[in-house]
Amino acid sequence: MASPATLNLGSSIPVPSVKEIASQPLLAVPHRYLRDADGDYPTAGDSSLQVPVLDMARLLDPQFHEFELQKLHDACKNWGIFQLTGHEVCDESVKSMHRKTEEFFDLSPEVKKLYAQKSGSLEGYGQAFVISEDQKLEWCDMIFLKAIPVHARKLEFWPEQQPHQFREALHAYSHDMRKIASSIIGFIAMALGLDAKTLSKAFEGGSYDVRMNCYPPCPEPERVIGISSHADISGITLLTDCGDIPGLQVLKDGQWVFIEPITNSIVVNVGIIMEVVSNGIYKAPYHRAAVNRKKDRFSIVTFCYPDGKFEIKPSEQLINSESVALYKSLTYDEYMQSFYERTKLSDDGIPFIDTLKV
Ligand SMILES: O=C(O)CCC(=O)C(=O)O
Ligand SMILES: [Fe+2]
Repeated sequence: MASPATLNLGSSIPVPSVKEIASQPLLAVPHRYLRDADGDYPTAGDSSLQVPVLDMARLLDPQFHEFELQKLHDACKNWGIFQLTGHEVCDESVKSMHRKTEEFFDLSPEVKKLYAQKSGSLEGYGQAFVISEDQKLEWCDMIFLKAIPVHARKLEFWPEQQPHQFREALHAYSHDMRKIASSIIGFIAMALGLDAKTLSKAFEGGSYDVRMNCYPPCPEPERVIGISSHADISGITLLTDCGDIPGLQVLKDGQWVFIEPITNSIVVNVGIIMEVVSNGIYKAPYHRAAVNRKKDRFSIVTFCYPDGKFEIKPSEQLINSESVALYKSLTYDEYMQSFYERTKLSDDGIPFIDTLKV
């Protein structure tokens, strides 16, 4: 069977760069971006709700550990997303990756196209999952790169001379994200009553895919969407905002809530793999990105996966006579294949998580 690194994970039809569209004087937003008809456009969020904030330093401190772990459990159960402060990731490595991301999207269209997605691969510069010429488009340019394991890298898609030292920055950044992911996964395991070491190890040896997003300003932000509502298929996802412009929204009890960027924090969200492992106790939340009228917003999203031997199934420790397994057991490859097979088809309206139910 193909290793996770060599699986063909879908492809995307090339579409115009949103940054190029937005750089011209725009009288109206092109039709393919307007969301008025399908309702997937950013209505005002509920400002009274606030995404939980967790402090890594307190999770590590014996004095506060129990309290913070309970907070983590509640956050994963009730929200599926939280902001993480007090982590030990080097501020300089994150800032450097933020600079390189902005510099990349600021390059000329000709240079960026050197790294454009190719047929049969999702990696590279472009947009994800455009499968038909009349599909609605997202107000977002992105570059998607597999960063860890190192042997899975397709360097042809990695910007080389410009931005200067982009590759070094992404190498350091992805390793920092791996460190945080395996540590936070250990705490998530503890909060669920599972073996922290086993899960941490699975993520230490796992895959890390990085997606850098650029959301250019839009003259009619309320009629477009940066990224449509979705749940991530990862184990967990780590997002850093390159500035202080809000854009990420999460669906909480039927309301879209903005996540206000906190300097030096990392947004952590539960992915579908951990929803399955937790047997549905934790939820992979629906989220999306709104865009704004004034400024480019940039985000860096790291999708964290366990190693290829990890079985994607409800943890046996959570199954007993009162709590039956809600999801099937799949190998890592079967799980990835079943997701990417679905992206090639037109949307049947069935959430991916529902296809995994027993
Ligand atoms: O940029 C954001 O705020 C959201 C990005 C996201 O959800 C994704 O890339 O999966
Ligand atoms: Fe996402």
